[in-house]
Amino acid sequence: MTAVTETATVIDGKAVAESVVETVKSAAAELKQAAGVVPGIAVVIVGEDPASQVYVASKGKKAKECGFHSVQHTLAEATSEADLLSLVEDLNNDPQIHGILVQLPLPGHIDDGRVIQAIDPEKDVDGFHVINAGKLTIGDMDTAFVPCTPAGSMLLIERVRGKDLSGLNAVVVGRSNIVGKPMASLLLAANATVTICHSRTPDLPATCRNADILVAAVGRPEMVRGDWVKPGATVIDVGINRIPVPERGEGKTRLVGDVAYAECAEVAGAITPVPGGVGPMTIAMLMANTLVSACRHAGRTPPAF
Ligand SMILES: NC(=O)C1=CN([C@@H]2O[C@H](COP(=O)(O)OP(=O)(O)OC[C@H]3O[C@@H](n4cnc5c(N)ncnc54)[C@H](OP(=O)(O)O)[C@@H]3O)[C@@H](O)[C@H]2O)C=CC1
Ligand SMILES: Nc1nc(=O)c2c([nH]1)NC[C@@H]1CN(c3ccc(C(=O)N[C@@H](CCC(=O)O)C(=O)O)cc3)C=[N+]21
Repeated sequence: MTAVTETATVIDGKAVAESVVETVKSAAAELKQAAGVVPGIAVVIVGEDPASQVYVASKGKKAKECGFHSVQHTLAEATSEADLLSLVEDLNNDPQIHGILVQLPLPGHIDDGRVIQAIDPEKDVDGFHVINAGKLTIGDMDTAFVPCTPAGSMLLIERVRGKDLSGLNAVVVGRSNIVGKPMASLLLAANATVTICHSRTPDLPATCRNADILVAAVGRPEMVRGDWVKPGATVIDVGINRIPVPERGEGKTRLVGDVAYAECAEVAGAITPVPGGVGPMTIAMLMANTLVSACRHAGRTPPAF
């Protein structure tokens, strides 16, 4: 008898992200032609964290590809909170800017929360402002900005499971305001039965084994093991962890998710890889949110994603 190893469908986040970007590009061109409006995005980065610089650069590149007006503000690590708040205020008042993103984490002497709440909610394309978090929670998606990573993860889930998740158990590991909580709200809005896990959850493996849809957003390399996964489950790996690979040489690193990919792919029905899964979707949804913002400011109906 031969052992049969089932292997999950690999969800190609890069390809789905490209199709989102194509929609953004053509809608941006149309908006410019019909209303003379060019979507504008401002990305603010404080300090010199190399990983943050890579993300910020790829956001700028993608924005240009979409035909957006794109500006980057790079501030010194020692910038005061007051100076950052005053830049945010300027961007709030700049009619050419429809989306503002302040790259997180900020240096320790700056209060992340205060800066995020200073962004005009109508330009908060990250969806982190309490107004947008509140709108998502009460289900007012038409005027909210939904955080990019959960929004992108939902589009990937939709490709596998469709828009209506009635009858399915979804488990989200992680309860952050930027990923875990909004992810749970979106799954709930799509009629899944949702469980949110965190560092105090007593039996994480057993809870995960109930999941038809399992979302890992923990920040712990390869924490979710193969025997935590229900056969046939859809596994969405949000984690981005750079781990050292000493055998490849000093200082060499590799990107891994929060899911032990090879093991889980043998059990899951569908799984996102890292890289090439949720990461590219995050950037694509940032473009989508910026376009939506520009459409709203111009009084026009944005496309659906
Ligand atoms: N692909 C993308 O575009 C993005 C990827 N990320 C990545 O996603 C991951 C999560 O990010 P983020 O939400 O910001 O992280 P946070 O550190 O803010 O939150 C992590 C969550 O995981 C929980 N947690 C930590 N350890 C355990 C454990 N041992 N068992 C169960 N739960 C645990 C924490 O629980 P508690 O609340 O109890 O402390 C917390 O709720 C990171 O790897 C990050 O790099 C983030 C944003 C975008
Ligand atoms: N205000 C704010 N908004 C954010 O959305 C935000 C943030 N701050 N701080 C940091 C996290 C992280 N994040 C990622 C975006 C893209 C990839 C991405 O494109 N990843 C590629 C690989 C990139 C690589 O090779 O390093 C992939 O997974 O295929 C990853 C992570 C956005 N974040």
